[in-house]
Amino acid sequence: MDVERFDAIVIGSGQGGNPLAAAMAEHGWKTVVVERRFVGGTCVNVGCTPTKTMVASARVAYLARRAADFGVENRGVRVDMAAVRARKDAVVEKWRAGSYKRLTETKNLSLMEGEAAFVGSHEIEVTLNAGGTRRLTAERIFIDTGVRTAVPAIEGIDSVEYLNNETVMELGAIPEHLIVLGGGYIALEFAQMFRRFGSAVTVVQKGDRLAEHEDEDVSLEISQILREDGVEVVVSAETLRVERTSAGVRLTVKTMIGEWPVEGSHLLVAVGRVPNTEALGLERAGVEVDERGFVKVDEWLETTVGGVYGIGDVKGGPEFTHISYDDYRVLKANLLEGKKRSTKGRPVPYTMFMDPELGRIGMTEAEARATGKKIKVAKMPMAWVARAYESGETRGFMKAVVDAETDLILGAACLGVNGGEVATQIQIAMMGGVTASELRDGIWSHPTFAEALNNLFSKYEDEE
Ligand SMILES: Cc1cc2nc3c(=O)[nH]c(=O)nc-3n(C[C@H](O)[C@H](O)[C@H](O)COP(=O)(O)OP(=O)(O)OC[C@H]3O[C@@H](n4cnc5c(N)ncnc54)[C@H](O)[C@@H]3O)c2cc1C
Ligand SMILES: NC(=O)c1ccc[n+]([C@@H]2O[C@H](COP(=O)([O-])OP(=O)(O)OC[C@H]3O[C@@H](n4cnc5c(N)ncnc54)[C@H](O)[C@@H]3O)[C@@H](O)[C@H]2O)c1
Repeated sequence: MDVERFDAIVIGSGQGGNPLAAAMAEHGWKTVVVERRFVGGTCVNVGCTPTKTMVASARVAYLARRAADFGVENRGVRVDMAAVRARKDAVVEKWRAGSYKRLTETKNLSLMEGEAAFVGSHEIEVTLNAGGTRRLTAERIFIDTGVRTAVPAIEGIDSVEYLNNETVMELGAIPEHLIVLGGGYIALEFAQMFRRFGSAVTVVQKGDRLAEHEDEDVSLEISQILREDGVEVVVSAETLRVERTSAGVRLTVKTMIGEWPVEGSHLLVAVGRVPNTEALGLERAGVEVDERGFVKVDEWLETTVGGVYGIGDVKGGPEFTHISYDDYRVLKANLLEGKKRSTKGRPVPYTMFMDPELGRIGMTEAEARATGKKIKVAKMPMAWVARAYESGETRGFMKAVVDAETDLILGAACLGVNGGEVATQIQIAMMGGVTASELRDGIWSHPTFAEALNNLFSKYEDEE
């Protein structure tokens, strides 16, 4: 079979791979992106873009139901799931078309639609979606194949038609009672969204609290908010069995009080993600994976094979679009600009888009305490934020951890309306070495949510 030669091959049209491919092509390298499904990858097609579009619909339903709180008359709210989906599809299509245009219209760049597998360290075979195969070789190959829903080994799980992050967004009607297995980002964003669309929702979380990587006070506030919204939250729940019933699905869960059934019409599985590495034939290339199948890379993103790199979620670690995008910047700097940029020590901000959202940067209080540093903790309820009060949205709190010796901010959690934006402002202060006292004394326009930073840093938890 003829082997076609490229300067660079990108496998998977993910969040880092697409801009990297374009940059390499613009640099004059003959580059190909191989994608087996949708260009734009998870984020654009079945992740960030569609979920945040649907979260926006859910928030409108929530506010519409609260119309009277604002002195506005509203004679009933009905969610039209078909219209919600159509809106979501239109937004996704717009982003996907943008990715497609860039991949197909950039000079030196081509898109090959099919599934790639290694046949040697620098050679791959593509099984084309349209039929047939092609062999490609390049000095540099980038693996950007992402992750997918992990299915837990629970008795009977395959006997029901469980939903995942993709299929739950394609439902034709609002589920009567959605059971959500898991207590992380995907579980919580969808749980609240479907509750607002009108479903009864039960979250069944194995860990002893929701969002278990956060500080305990953050987890408890999240549970409180979801419960207020009418979501049933069950924690420390081991699911022993899943069965099909005439009404849908039954889980047998074991908690402190014993074994009991949780019944619903639909089941969403959101218990973490597994890497898309099986189809890649990595063993034929000599690319090593860890015990969970994630591609092993060094701090410059190179795998165990020289010239073969891992980008984004497939290499494990924080699974966020902005991290995959930063992987692109690291590779661009090192391969095209003669620099030596590492992934070590980079900040990992993130926002969980339940409502109100949780914006996070840097260390949690627990992580900061574990360093042994002398720290101060600033915490303030959203009810003290003038703008939040005026907007009638006072749920949540802001919290920051400060180095008691240097006054530098080590981390923050902003669980409140616009929490992601306020956490980003704190991140910018951290990047610039701006101290907590400088934020306290800064002049911020009134009444913005960010103005709360004056008050947040005015008083610490252990101060009189
Ligand atoms: C429901 C949901 C909501 C999310 N929300 C957010 C959010 O709000 N903010 C955020 O930062 N992150 C969010 N994420 C995470 C974010 O989507 C991912 O971190 C991001 O998409 C990772 O990009 P990536 O570069 O790893 O590749 P991906 O975007 O995962 O793309 C990988 C691509 O590789 C293709 N592929 C796989 N194997 C092969 C093969 N053998 N041959 C050819 N092609 C292949 C796949 O079809 C896919 O298109 C969310 C994820 C989910 C599931
Ligand atoms: N807003 C965002 O940035 C965003 C949104 C969605 C997803 N993501 C990314 O996608 C990743 C995956 O999200 P996720 O929610 O699937 O995973 P996750 O790792 O965030 O959470 C998984 C949860 O499932 C629980 N769990 C594990 N096994 C279980 C079982 N058998 N029964 C019940 N619960 C169980 C865990 O205790 C944990 O709370 C996230 O880590 C994040 O990086 C980001």
